[in-house]
Amino acid sequence: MRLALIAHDEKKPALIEFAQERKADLERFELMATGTTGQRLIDATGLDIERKQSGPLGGDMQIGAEIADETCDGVIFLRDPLTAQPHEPDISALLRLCDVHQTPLATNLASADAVLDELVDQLDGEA
Ligand SMILES: O=C(CO)COP(=O)(O)O
Repeated sequence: MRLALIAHDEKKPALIEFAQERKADLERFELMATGTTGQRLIDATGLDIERKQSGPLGGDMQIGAEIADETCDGVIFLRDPLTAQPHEPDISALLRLCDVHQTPLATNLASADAVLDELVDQLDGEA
């Protein structure tokens, strides 16, 4: 099962803390991330993560393409709701594709735990 992890700059520390706390669960997934998020997570946790381009350079679009291909089973995307992003159209497109393809999506820490719990349950059901 493939899971995407993304965070805007202000939210990267929270995503790193989340990944540290939930490392044992996250290790069970094939992980992908936008470029800077991925590198920060790798440095902080040692998780094996496929890095796409940085978000502003097309990383959201690359993850969106995986969602469209249905090769991405869930997205945890800690967005910064208080800072304008130059690539807002890419972000909207990614979120829209999650809705089109019924891909579980968490955009804050509270729902990140819920989405990860559900995907772990699915993995356990498959095992
Ligand atoms: O901008 C992002 C998502 O929209 C995240 O990109 P980075 O992980 O490269 O910072």
